[in-house]
Amino acid sequence: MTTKRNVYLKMKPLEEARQILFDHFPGTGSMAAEHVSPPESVGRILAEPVTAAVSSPNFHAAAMDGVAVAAEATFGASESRPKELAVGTQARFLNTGHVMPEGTNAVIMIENIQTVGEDRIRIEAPAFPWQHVRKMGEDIVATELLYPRGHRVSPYCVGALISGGIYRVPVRRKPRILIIPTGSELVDWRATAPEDLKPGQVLETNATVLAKMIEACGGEAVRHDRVMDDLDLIRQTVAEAVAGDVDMVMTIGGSSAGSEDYSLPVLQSLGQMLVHGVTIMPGKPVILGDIDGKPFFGIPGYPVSAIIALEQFVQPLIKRMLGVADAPRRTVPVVPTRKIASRLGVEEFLRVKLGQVGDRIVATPLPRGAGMITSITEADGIIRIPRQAEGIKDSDPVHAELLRPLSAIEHTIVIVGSHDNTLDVLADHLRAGDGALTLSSSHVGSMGGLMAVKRGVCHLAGAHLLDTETGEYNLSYVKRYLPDTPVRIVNLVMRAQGLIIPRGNPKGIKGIEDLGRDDIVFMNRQGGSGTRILLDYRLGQIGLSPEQINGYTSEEFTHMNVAVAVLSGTADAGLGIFAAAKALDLDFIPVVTEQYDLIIPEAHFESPNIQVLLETIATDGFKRRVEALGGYSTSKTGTVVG
Ligand SMILES: Nc1nc2c(c(=O)[nH]1)N[C@H]1C(S)=C(S)[C@@H](COP(=O)(O)OP(=O)(O)OC[C@H]3O[C@@H](n4cnc5c(N)ncnc54)[C@H](O)[C@@H]3O)O[C@H]1N2
Ligand code: MOO
Repeated sequence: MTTKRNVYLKMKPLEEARQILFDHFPGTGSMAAEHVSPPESVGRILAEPVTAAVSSPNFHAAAMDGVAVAAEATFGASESRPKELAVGTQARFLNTGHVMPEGTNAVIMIENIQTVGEDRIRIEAPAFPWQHVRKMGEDIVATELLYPRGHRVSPYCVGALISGGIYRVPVRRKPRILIIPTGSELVDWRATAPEDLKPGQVLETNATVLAKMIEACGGEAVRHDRVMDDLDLIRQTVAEAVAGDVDMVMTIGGSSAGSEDYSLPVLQSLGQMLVHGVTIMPGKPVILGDIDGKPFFGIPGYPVSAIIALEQFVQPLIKRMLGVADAPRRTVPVVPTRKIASRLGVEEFLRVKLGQVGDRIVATPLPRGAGMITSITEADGIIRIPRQAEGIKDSDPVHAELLRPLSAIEHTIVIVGSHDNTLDVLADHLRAGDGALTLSSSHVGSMGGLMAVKRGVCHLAGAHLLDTETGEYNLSYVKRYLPDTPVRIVNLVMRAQGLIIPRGNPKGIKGIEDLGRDDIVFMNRQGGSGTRILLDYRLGQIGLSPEQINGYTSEEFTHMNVAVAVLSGTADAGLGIFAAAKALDLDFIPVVTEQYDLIIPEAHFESPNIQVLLETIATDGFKRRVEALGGYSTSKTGTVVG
């Protein structure tokens, strides 16, 4: 086994790396034609122009129910001088879609005729030639071009193809791509129950995600079983794959510099390396190569890195082989909710949540870890921070590529501030409601929420800021920090805050006083969070100083993350809400009941989306689900408290 580590010798900027790939494999529209039935052709790309074999309609057809006439025979008819026509010779009854009888060229609708006895009709207006007639070839004329080469067949197109007599549709063969997930830690979800997952094992996800993305852009994906981290095994698998009937081969994982990263040595022993390392993040260690004339990709293992590498290199190459344009995503100008630093020399694909607040679209950055699939599943857009920049300022005008349609973003309510589990219940109710609204919540603590209101980058904030002098919540903070922003304060819930501790309370913690014990490690919340203020208040009351608490300086940003720290053993206790303890089956020692409110700027209060939100929290259904979480009271929910 080799332990030699790879280094990225010459990292390439994205555009250069793409150009190297496309120049090396120029096969634009290179996939041969195959013939499939019209329904099977949906989503496929036409390999040749398609011309109609027959006309549609292929006869003159009545477009209405009524009588067919020769228009000339009706001229002169009027209300004052109606005309009578003989049924069978001058007027023939027929229905919509029937063949127009010989010698007729117009249809008079049934409601516009009167019958006179058995065999005559009366009309009070003339018909003009070809009135209510669908002429032969009106829709499609035999020999006319239905669709040019390179056209993607839509479900609608099937109608035109069949009507035009095209029963065998020439489409480009789909490029076949073999996906080989590598990594001894990977396990197949189909063979592993979630509860049997052992530490160190990772559920294989990338091959399935990438296969679906390949299918979505017109390729065919074949998913290989995962291959262990073994150079010879991976080399043999790739060599066999390349010799088989696939058009491209990709490995996932093992693309970077680890001692068991074998994608590069495999490529070097079997073919030619074109690029190793691209100055993008995520996706940096991507490998592009050629084995026996077939494209080879070493896709990085982190889920978001894998997705970005696929979108930037594999999908565009597939589209080229199919002869379709790689249309860029639509972009919109956005205002970042905060400044974001990034590394000079690397183009970052920053995933963001978007929401229309007033006349601007605001962009809230999501976590940046390439290992977090939720950082892209939660995203509405991507801001590409250029290589030459060290980040973006909150005032910088930037553009975001849209991952969701703008209409969905207009139906998004942006809430910033303290985290509370009832926001998940609210999000679910809002989405299921008639307005199908999305609740986009960013957890930056209560003070962060007030600041977001002040800067006009959210529709509302969630806060539970205790005034340690009056015992009141939020009111005094709003007065002090939002003197120029009129707001309304609406209660969302009353909730229990307390110590989240391991199940069974192994260290026998009784209350806040015990946080000063030497054998107890605490997990704190970030400064500015309501929970932190509450903790500091209680510590002051009992005369315990922060220095006496192990872990006072370790911070998490949500109640759930504090609970995770306790569950994982990182901490023995953390202050948080009951719902977070219950969700992870931990124990809980109540400390205080506090008020969690929504701070809503007047400017948004009357907006339809906020009104729907307020109606939603007032429903019994919402309140019942919140109470069921435990640790909550909805006695004041929906009440305007300030
Ligand atoms: N010393 C350095 N270490 C790393 C560098 C570097 O420059 N120097 N680059 C980092 C970057 S950036 C990335 S991205 C990752 C990707 O590296 P690999 O392609 O070698 O990926 P692995 O180490 O095999 O896996 C990373 C991670 O992803 C999980 N994984 C892998 N395959 C799958 C799959 N099919 N489904 C789900 N999850 C998968 C794997 O278990 C690991 O947790 O390297 C950094 N390191
Ligand atoms: O490509 Mo890595 O994704 O920069 O984390």
